[in-house]
Amino acid sequence: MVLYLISLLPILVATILLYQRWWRSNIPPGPKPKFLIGNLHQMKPLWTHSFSEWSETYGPIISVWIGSQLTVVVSSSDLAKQVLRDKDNQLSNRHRIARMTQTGTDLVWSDYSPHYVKLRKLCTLELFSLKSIENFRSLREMEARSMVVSILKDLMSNSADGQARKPLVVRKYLAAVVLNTISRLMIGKEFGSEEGKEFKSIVEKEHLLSGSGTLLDHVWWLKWVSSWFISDKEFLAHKDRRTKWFRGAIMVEEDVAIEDHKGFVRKLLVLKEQKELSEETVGGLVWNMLTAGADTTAVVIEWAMAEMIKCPTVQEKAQQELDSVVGSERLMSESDIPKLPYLQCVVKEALRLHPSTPLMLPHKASETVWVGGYKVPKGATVYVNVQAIGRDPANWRDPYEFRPERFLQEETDVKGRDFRVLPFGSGRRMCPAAQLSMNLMTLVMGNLLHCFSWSSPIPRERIDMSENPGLLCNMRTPLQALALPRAAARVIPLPSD
Ligand code: HEM
Repeated sequence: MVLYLISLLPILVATILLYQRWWRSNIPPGPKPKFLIGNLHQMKPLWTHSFSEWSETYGPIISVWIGSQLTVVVSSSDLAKQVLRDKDNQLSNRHRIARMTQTGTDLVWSDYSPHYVKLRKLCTLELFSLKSIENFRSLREMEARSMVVSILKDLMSNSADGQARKPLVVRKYLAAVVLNTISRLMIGKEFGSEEGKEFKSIVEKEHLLSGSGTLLDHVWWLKWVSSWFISDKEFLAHKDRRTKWFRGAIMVEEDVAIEDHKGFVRKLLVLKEQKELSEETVGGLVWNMLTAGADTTAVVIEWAMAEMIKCPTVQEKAQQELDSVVGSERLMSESDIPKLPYLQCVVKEALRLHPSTPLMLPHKASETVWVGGYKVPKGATVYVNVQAIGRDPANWRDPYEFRPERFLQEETDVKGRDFRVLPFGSGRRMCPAAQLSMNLMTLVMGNLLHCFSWSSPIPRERIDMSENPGLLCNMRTPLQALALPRAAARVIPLPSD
């Protein structure tokens, strides 16, 4: 028997080798991988930069081996169309990168499945429909006003006459306005300061837990090493902490939550039985919205503000438009947006040049498909390099210039229909909150520009425009700016305290 099995061994090995050969044949070209580590040793901290450089050599569809994982990256609008529209049936699963996302019972990290479709429908109907967006309009306007008040307060405490003396860290106000808006949307209230602090600390820890294992998580034969650094016990403790925060900040006691909270969570709790949603799923959805929504939106506004400080003519043009449409007797509201075409172009231009997630989120092939004449085998990870597409000279003249005017000349959709600019992705996994975040970004940016003139405390050309590595494309150095109140800011009575 043993001899029989041993004699079968070469056949087995040969079959595996042939299968591997077949699996790797016709895959897109790319840099030569090394045994076991793939191309990891050649990757720059900013993966998008490595991908763009390799695309120049090998073409707009490349294979990169991240450890043992085949990753296909596309960097042209034609190929993005194939991935996100023509073949999205087979390319809509998620490659789950971090240990925190492994169960995939939430919306962001779930594979495309009946469970996913149920969650997506629920979110679209209850949270992101035009009717829901309109229902929550006054809430966003209240938060934008609070942001202006908070900037004025800080200016007052910086100097006796409320004029710009000390630079402000712009990110602080953006993070607050966006998180407060989304938490009100989700749980019907802003987080208390302790809840907010705990939330931020949990998110930071989560980045650490998922980020510190990045390399190790990609190399299967090294995965066990990552448990030296981050034990399963530590992961479980973190999960418990998240659940505890979730229960304390959001669920309180279920009955109280159902009675008092007017946000999405209340609806989820009401629908929990009917839709067969586990507590893990409800928690996952809330977590998805808070984490997928807050930073992504704030990041784009911070880049836009940096670009406008570097390019004061754009800032002045937007301010002139705001003054002539809104005047200086009231703050800008969302109903002004259709009459502010230039401001809308500023938002689009920021999304083109600085999409918050330059590689979107990783997709995964549920079957073997052909893209651009190459094979994308089942199980391969697929990234669409939307940053490279938004900066592609084949699509855009002077792509690195921040020039909102380019969008005045032709009506361009940035919500998934025009494949030259895909900040929210496209197709079935596209960001469900694209319209909501467009409204929020335009409102916040409009109020910042209407109420203040922004300048740099250092020479403009020295503003650090480099990017932080990671899934989310933050400014590496948080933007610091001087804010000078404009006439519109007088609408708000200056705080006495
Ligand atoms: C400027 C703001 C935003 C940008 C640029 C953005 C961009 C994206 C992108 C590129 C994806 C992945 C698409 C794909 O993998 O094909 C995504 C997914 C997602 N976004 Fe956004 N997003 C923004 C704001 C928001 C907000 C405000 C929320 C929620 C309140 C949100 C919730 C989500 C969710 C739940 C997903 C997962 C969808 C799925 O997997 O089906 N996003 N977003």
